Amino acid sequence: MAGSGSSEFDPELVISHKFPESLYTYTERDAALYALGIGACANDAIDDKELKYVYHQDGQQFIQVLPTFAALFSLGFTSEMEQIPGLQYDPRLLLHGQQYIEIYKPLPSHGCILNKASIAGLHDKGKAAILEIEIVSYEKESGDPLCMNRLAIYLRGAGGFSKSSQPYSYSKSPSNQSAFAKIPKSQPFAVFEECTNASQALLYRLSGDYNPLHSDPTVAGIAGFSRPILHGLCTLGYAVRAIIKCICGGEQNMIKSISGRFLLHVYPGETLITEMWLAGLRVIYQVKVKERNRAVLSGFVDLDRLSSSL
Ligand SMILES: CCCCCCC[C@@H](O)CC(=O)SCCNC(=O)CCNC(=O)[C@H](O)C(C)(C)COP(=O)(O)OP(=O)(O)OC[C@H]1O[C@@H](n2cnc3c(N)ncnc32)[C@H](O)[C@@H]1OP(=O)(O)O
Repeated sequence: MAGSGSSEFDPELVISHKFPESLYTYTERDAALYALGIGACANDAIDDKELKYVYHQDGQQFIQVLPTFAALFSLGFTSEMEQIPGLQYDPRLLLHGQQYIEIYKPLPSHGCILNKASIAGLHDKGKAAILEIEIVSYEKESGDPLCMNRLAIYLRGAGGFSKSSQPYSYSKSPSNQSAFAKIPKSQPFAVFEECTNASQALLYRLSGDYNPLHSDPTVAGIAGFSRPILHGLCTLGYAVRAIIKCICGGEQNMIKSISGRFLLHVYPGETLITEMWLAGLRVIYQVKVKERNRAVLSGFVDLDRLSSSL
């Protein structure tokens, strides 16, 4: 069990926790490695909409950064979670539940980022606890806000801590940022199919999420899976890349916010089908695994304008 202090789950202690500010530094190499990790250029090494994420003829400082790269700024908090007083959970049973990202400014090709994090929610679901963490990231030098991440972490086996008959639920998030998106009954506006590689999680983990659930067969077995599973943020990266390709005409900076709920695990090597519906400036999307015909991720992406190519 992870958690410090007493061995009792204490929700009030959890939500009053204050994280220290932290720095996250990245280079063009990290941005390019991340792009490869979420499948950019995997099928076409000279893809005219994606080569810019990994190479620029005038030098690496000119490469473009995918908006979902912003999610990596939150990864350092995995180890911080183990220090939260009053939080009791088994790290091997942790799953990524949801991710919400707001982008305030295009991400630079390299940077030093100052992260300010807080507990944004805590819910007792009986069989599980859901912990929400919000991280606002600033460019250290200018002080400009760059992005915000809010993640929901699903802690299997950690629920049942409520002291009253009402299940404990605390949230400071506005409800319009919920990852829930009603999937339209109509035909999708666009569909994009892509195969992940059998070694996808082994490549993606080099972007900083070294959770052994994605690489170690024994750990994956303890967590209830037949083999290591793909990182949720890798699947999200595939989905948003599909939206940039099919709806944004390859222009990644049209994306203002991204929301996603992980519905089911993905095994590396499976084929992802991203279905997209346009509703004004909102793209509602759903990702299915072709081999099992199961929805694994759904959510929405808000754009600041529509592409002239539509
Ligand atoms: C600090 C930095 C941390 C970094 C974190 C990232 C670390 C990574 O290394 C870890 C990963 O990437 S794990 C891989 C990605 N995630 C997954 O594969 C999970 C997929 N989802 C599932 O398996 C199930 O939905 C499952 C198991 C999540 C839920 O299924 P069920 O148990 O069947 O739940 P259900 O009975 O349907 O619902 C119970 C209550 O929980 C809410 N809920 C369900 N799914 C949720 C989800 N994905 N996110 C948030 N909340 C969720 C339901 O709404 C329900 O609540 P209520 O009863 O109030 O409606």
